Amino acid sequence: MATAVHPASPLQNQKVKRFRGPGKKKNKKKKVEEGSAEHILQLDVKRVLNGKTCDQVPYERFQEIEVSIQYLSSSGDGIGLVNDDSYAVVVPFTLPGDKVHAKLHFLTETYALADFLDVIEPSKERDNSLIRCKYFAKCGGCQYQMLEYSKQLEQKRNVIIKAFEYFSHLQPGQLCEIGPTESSPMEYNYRTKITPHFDVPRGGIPEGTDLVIGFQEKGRRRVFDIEECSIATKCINESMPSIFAATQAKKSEYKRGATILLRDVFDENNEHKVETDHKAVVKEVFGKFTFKFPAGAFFQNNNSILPKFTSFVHSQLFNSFGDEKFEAPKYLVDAYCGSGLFSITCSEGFQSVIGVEISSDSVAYAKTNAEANGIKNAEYLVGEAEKIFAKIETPAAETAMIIDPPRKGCDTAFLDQLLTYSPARVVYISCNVHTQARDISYILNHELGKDYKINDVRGFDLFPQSHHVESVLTFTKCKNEQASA
Ligand SMILES: C[S@@+](CC[C@H](N)C(=O)[O-])C[C@H]1O[C@@H](n2cnc3c(N)ncnc32)[C@H](O)[C@@H]1O
Repeated sequence: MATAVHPASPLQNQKVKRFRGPGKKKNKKKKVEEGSAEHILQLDVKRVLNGKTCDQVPYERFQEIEVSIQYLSSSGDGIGLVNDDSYAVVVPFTLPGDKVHAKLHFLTETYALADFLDVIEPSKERDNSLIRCKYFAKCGGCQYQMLEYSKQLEQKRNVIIKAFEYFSHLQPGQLCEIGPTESSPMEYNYRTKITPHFDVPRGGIPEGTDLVIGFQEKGRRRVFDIEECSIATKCINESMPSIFAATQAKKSEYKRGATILLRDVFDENNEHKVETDHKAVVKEVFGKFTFKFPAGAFFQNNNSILPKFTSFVHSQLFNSFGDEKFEAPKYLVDAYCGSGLFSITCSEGFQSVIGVEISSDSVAYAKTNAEANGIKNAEYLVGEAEKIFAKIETPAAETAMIIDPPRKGCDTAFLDQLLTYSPARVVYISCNVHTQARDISYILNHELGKDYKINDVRGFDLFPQSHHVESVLTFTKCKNEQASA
């Protein structure tokens, strides 16, 4: 199916000009995907330049400069303004208040990307003693380790605020205050799935050399070796040496690079073990719930926050938000249901639950997971999310909906049908707050969506130490007089 176009998008088909420095190849133009990291960085740069421009790019590629960092981008990189505040320099692993050495490696008309070299004067927010990973600033992930955890949560709230500024065209009063970001019980060793990889040069691995197994180096196309990962679970770290050794033992068999799956799961005695076979059926347990799914399939990767996260979503479905006329919904629809995480953990209190999911494998697991968790009122169907509307028989005024799409958000076919059906309450969960903000803007600014009101928006920190944030947004169809009040 063709990707639907969102009229609300502020930067569709934006092109970026690359400057490789004088005398180099002619500038290439590249289409920037909406909501991508590059797109968000362009919006961040535009925001901090505040209308200022420069006639000429003030630096050359590979130049080393000193720069004072003033802002933090939504992807967690520091931004400093130079050339009379008319040009931005983006330096990873830095914080506002840091003065650093940086080496420029990619220049555009408005900003340069730089490698972080060293700190000249540290920000008062920087506490390097907090850094636990020995690959910090080499690995591309976990760039907030030098920032105290409560400040990481504040920064994630700022990312949500900016996402609504960039992507939603809401009138004052249409958006509520963004709530505090909910913390993860585990700040390290929480991640239940990692996927290190290796490359194989043409012609295979040379005699006497080993595979380099690990993660991609920040700003480079090469992989570096890892012996541990500070955010991965203890069990994954304990298993890593033997799993990597087994891969090295058959290195001559690899004709091309590959990714290794390490997923921390529960065995039949509910002890942790690591699964590497994508197709193996694995078990995840939290609170009173048990889920089974293929090890390579999507499942939320931070087990420690799942009880808090799923019970929050459940409570949002029934929250009156102080409205005395609010009537609790009786029916639940879970669009993009995966292997049933929300339809199962949130089923209590509903007469019936229906889930839809594009992957037939996931639907098969959602059905068995519902049964295994004693859920008798759930049914599931395979198909694109909009297919659910032809199947729903429950009255819209008594139906609540959970939406949890992939990073690209919902397409307009789905949003249009949601607007036509018009459920009483929607909880929209997203790992990309930018596409979430765009979608909610589409709904609230649509003729059929004018009676919806946003009740609550807040982040959940499923990814401590990294810039990522999961956003949960609740909106409700109000009686006319309430919506317009
Ligand atoms: C972010 S995951 C959420 C899954 C589930 N809610 C969970 O938390 O485990 C998004 C899910 O949407 C499914 N999906 C992607 N595009 C879809 C579409 N057009 N219609 C229905 N499901 C889709 C994916 O297969 C994936 O399972």
